[in-house]
Amino acid sequence: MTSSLKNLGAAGQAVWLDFVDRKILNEGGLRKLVEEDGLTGVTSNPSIFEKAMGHGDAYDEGFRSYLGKADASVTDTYESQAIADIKAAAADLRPVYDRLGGWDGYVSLEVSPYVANDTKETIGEARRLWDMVAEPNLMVKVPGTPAGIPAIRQLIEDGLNINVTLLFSLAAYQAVAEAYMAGLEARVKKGEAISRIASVASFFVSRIDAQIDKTIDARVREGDPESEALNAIRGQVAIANAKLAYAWFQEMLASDRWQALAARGAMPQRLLWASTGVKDPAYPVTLYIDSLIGPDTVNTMPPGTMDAFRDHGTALATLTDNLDKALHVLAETERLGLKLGDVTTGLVEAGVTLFADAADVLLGAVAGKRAAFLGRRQNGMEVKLPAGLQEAVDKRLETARAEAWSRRLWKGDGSLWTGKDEGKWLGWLAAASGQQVDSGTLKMFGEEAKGFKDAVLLGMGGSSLGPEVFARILGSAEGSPTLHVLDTTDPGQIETVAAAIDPANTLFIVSSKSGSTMEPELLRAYFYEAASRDGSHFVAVTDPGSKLEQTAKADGFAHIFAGDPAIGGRYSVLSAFGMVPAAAMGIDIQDFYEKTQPMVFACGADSPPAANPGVRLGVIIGEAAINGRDKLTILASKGLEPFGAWLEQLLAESTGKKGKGIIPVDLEPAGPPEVYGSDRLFVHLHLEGDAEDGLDSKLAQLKQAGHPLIRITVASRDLIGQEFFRWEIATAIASAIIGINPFDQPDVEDAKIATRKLVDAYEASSALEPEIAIAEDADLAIYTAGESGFGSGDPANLLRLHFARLEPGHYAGFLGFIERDEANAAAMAAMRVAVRATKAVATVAGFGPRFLHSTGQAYKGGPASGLFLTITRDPHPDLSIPGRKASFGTIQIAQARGDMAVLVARGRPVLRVHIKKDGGGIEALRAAVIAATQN
Ligand SMILES: O=P(O)(O)OC[C@H]1O[C@](O)(CO)[C@@H](O)[C@@H]1O
Repeated sequence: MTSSLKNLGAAGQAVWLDFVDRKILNEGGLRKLVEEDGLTGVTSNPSIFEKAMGHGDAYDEGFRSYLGKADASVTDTYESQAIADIKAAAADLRPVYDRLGGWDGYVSLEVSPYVANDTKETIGEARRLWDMVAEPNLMVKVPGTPAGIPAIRQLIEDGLNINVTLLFSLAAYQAVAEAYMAGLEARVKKGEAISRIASVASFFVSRIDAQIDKTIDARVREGDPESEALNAIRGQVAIANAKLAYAWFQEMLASDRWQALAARGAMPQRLLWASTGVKDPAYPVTLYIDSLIGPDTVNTMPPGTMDAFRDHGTALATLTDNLDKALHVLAETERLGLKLGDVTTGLVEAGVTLFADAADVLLGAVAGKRAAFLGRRQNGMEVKLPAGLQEAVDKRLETARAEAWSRRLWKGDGSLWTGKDEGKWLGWLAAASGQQVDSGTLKMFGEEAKGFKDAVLLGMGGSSLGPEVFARILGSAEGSPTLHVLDTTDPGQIETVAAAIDPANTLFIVSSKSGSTMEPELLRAYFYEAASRDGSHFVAVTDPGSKLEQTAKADGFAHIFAGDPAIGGRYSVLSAFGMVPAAAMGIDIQDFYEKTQPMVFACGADSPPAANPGVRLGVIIGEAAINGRDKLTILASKGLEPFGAWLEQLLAESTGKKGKGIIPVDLEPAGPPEVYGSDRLFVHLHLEGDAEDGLDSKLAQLKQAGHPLIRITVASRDLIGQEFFRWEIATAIASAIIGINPFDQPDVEDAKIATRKLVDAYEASSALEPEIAIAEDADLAIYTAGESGFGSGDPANLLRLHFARLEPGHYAGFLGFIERDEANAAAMAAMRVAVRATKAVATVAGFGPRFLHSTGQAYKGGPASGLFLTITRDPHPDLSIPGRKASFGTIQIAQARGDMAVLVARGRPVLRVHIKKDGGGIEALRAAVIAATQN
């Protein structure tokens, strides 16, 4: 007996399958349908691929072998398998295509639903898929949205086969038919063939009834006086709508315009009935097949509908029957106020959203598979959050998905933040794949650098913290110079580096984006003299047109490497600002970028928020911050410890403004759960192979006590680039949640102005403005700016009163304008532990002036919960600066005073403790602070 499905073919209707997956292809199911049921086509869409790839393990082997060769984006990973399926289906249908001379035998692949409202992108996507599949019996599926129509016209002109999807209304269908004809006519005009261009217009059926029936049922339930009339058209509107579309199709075929094209061999754009599975179980399964049978049409059926029709369908030509009835149904629809026009418009929008939702689920699942198959090539992240925070994070992730945050971030959509100029500051996205530098040039530079024993980088903040991570986490290659980083005005620290190098055998890298930052400028002047004014030992990294560029040219620097003005300093590590010093250290830049790419891909525009390691992290830290957990506490294993200083700047300077933001807590020794308040979010950075050092058991206790904990694992040091990028994305996303612009630093400038005033006064008068200590003993003198509110007293008492102001949720900051060396760092850590132990607040520490260009922004502009102790001392020995009266030591003191003045002006409690030259030094201060916190 002939299959009922085959009988449809005899009635002029092509049977297509609205489904594809690897199983049906591998097991010959599709070939069987072709042979036994006369199947002549296949359609796919994002939901179909989601069902195929998003669940189970049928594609695992494909993913594994694809990713085994090289890393790839989430989309490329998905497409590697989808294209393989489409090609396989095209091969199964090729005999049909050949037999029917191109009339049928097509497989449809849909363009990304994300571009459905963008004509240009739709055209680009369609061409890309067409080229990738490279089979003559491919149909590219393009949504018939208002933006899709011009794309369809263009693509037909280009000679692609197009399946226009998501058509619900006669008007939209007519516009599509018009676009098809116009596309063919454009080809004719150019003398190009039109006889092998195929197109179908996919008219959606069941979704219309589902929508209209819902309204009918609601009105009937409410006792609408027209209930009878409403019920009479229930389940009939979609078919009536389709029948009228077909009637118009027939008229169109008879038109002179079409006949002229037909005479040149054009194939009609067949109407394809899609969405033919019934949604209301009360209807016969084959309702939308039985009623829509007629010549020059296609019905694409889900497998269940196809089985049912094979089983008991009757292939009777019904499409042109009862046209009067169809007109009546539509007239009634209008009379009863069911607003078919609004329904169909809404269905197009909902259709795009539904496919985008399906694509999100699909790409999310592929991203998960991709990460699993990359294994240790991509840094890991585990998260344990308390229930309330977890709920907030999940909710936000869903919003971020629905609002397309991943894609909007990469597109530079400023409305993700404050709608200002944020979109202009995203050069770091491209820089992460090496697009800002020329790795060949850097390789040559790395070779040149081998001629030096040491390299000294002179920079601040974004220009120094990244290079320091390279120096301390990766270290120099054999034969390449050792990199020293100087981001200070501290004479002791400068002297330490100066003593460790021989200027004649040293490469100096002067690095400043703006090219006008004071510290690198002073350091350049100092070392230029020390290097006997030999510019050939110097290179500059700076943005084009800066003052530093001019100086570098005038002084004959060996190289000037340009930055990208679309990248802010703290996001610049994967651009020239990180890569030039890295190259000098002998790091293979090409290889470094390759090792960074897995994270760049994982954080891509096509990686939905929940599966996107950067966006997800950003959502967690952003949600934590707005829910009171704004002290992001970094606990790193030894090998990753130097990363924290870079991360501090990124987080604090990006988010800490307008009274909001995240306060990063770095290098605070880990403690037992009870010393931490409920304002913490812990981030554990773990380098595989690092000694455990008791950290793991402390972390386990924190987890046990219900503290939120994010654990990031890095398999090897050379994967550190991934963390730069992950955190840049995370910071940008957290900023969107906090509601600030992550790319400005409005409060940094004030401290600079205050410092400049003091220094200028010094240059004029050879003295800093005098100040009077409010308390003093043999070791320490205490100063304030403005009114301290304490009166005077002895230092011990003032320190006690100062710290007594700390309350839960506050943080205490130790701002040391002293040499950044081990002894001072240890003393600061001890003071932090003492304050934390007794006050249960978070503690931060920074060395000045370095922190001024980093966390200083958040201390001034961020949450008003900081209390500070500024630490200064008489510099001895001091260092003079060529061409200036003020020495480095004087400038450093001026910076401390300027910073304190601004902090005080912002209402932050600050005391400045000056360590006296002949007293007990930092140890005396340490003892005084510990004592002050005890009582
Ligand atoms: O690279 P530059 O322009 O010298 O800036 C250094 C640092 O100073 C700051 O502008 C703050 O003063 C940071 O944002 C920046 O990273």
